[in-house]
Amino acid sequence: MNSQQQNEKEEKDKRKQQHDNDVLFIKESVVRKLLNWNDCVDAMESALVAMSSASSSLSSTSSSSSSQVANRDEPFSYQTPRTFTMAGNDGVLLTMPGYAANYTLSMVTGNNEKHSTLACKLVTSFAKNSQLNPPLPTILATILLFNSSTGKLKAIVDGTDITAWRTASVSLVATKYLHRPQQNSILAIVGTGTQGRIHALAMLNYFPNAFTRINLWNRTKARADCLRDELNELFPEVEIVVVDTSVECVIDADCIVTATNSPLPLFELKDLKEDVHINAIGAGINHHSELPMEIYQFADVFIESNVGIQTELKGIAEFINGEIGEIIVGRKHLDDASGKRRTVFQSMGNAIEDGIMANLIYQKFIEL
Ligand SMILES: NC(=O)C1=CN([C@@H]2O[C@H](COP(=O)(O)OP(=O)(O)OC[C@H]3O[C@@H](n4cnc5c(N)ncnc54)[C@H](O)[C@@H]3O)[C@@H](O)[C@H]2O)C=CC1
Ligand SMILES: O=C([O-])C1=[NH+]CCC1
Repeated sequence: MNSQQQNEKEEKDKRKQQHDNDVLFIKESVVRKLLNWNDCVDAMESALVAMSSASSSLSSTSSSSSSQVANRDEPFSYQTPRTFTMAGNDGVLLTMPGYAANYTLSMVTGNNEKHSTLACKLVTSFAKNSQLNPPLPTILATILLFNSSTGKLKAIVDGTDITAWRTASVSLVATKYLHRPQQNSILAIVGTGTQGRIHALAMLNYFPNAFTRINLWNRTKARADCLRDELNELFPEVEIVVVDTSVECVIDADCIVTATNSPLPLFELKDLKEDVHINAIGAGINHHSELPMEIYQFADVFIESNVGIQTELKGIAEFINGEIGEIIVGRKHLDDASGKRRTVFQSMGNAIEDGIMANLIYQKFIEL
């Protein structure tokens, strides 16, 4: 290392020391600049692995001693089911605490340095926010990031864009492992709110040669028209079609994203291609209200984590084949012999994803 490099390193270490003493606030506009699909997908793949390690299920389902946890050097995580605090008739506050250890952010850091993260996301859902003038996002979030050795708060990170990007990134990982879109595929986006929009952008950016057409459906058609115009600008080579019904949207689709608050199923099993893949994102009356039970019954169904499913995915628990992380690490495989060629990724959203995303943003921010 020459003297200039030595000086730069000392400067950087000094800045890091300063950051350790302060509580940073990383605002929305800064978070937005630091997000990109490859880094987010890499981070979410690490999150899914950390949620599915054998140690994680041990530490999240029993009162295993902390020495048991401290001796491990593979990725693992600990999270409790999230809490829901109702705020009148229209709103709810969710608290999502989680700890992830020994995971890597190799895409971002370029090395295999191991990270540990202690964080808590606070997220509200107020369904009528979109009717305000000007409108606000329905889902608003803040992530508290702590020093995982001392418990001292080190950053408050705006979590609204993180929630959108991490949910879409987890769907990208799920789609990659459960389906792997082929060329000339058709994508259906059912519900073009925040999640539908970000999923469309995610899929087109991350699988650049797969989709030649996208069908868009939204209850209020004008919102689907807006997304069509945006996508036409960004991806002129892809045909973007706004359709009148949710059934029309999915009928010829190879890959589907459902992202609505619908309390009732939006289509039936008979409306689908045999080898379709569905990313089910929305949480109407519950996380599985957008799809009818028969789809869960006749598909391979994977989730992010078993934590919290006893309450949040109660109605479909018997149809769940496993966690995506189990497929990533090779502990589970898609069962070709089952005769089921449909796959469903039932998304729920997990604290570990938010904590790892907040750390990703923090690491990038302090390197600026
Ligand atoms: N799985 C996860 O990790 C996450 C899930 N969500 C859930 O995803 C859903 C969408 O969230 P955002 O896009 O942020 O909200 P948003 O308010 O931007 O969009 C809501 C969408 O639902 C549609 N919609 C509402 N009621 C409907 C009904 N009865 N029938 C058909 N469509 C209806 C609206 O037209 C709109 O397209 C929500 O249920 C939310 O709770 C949100 C964040 C993370
Ligand atoms: O994981 C998450 O942040 C959420 N899931 C449903 C509403 C917000």
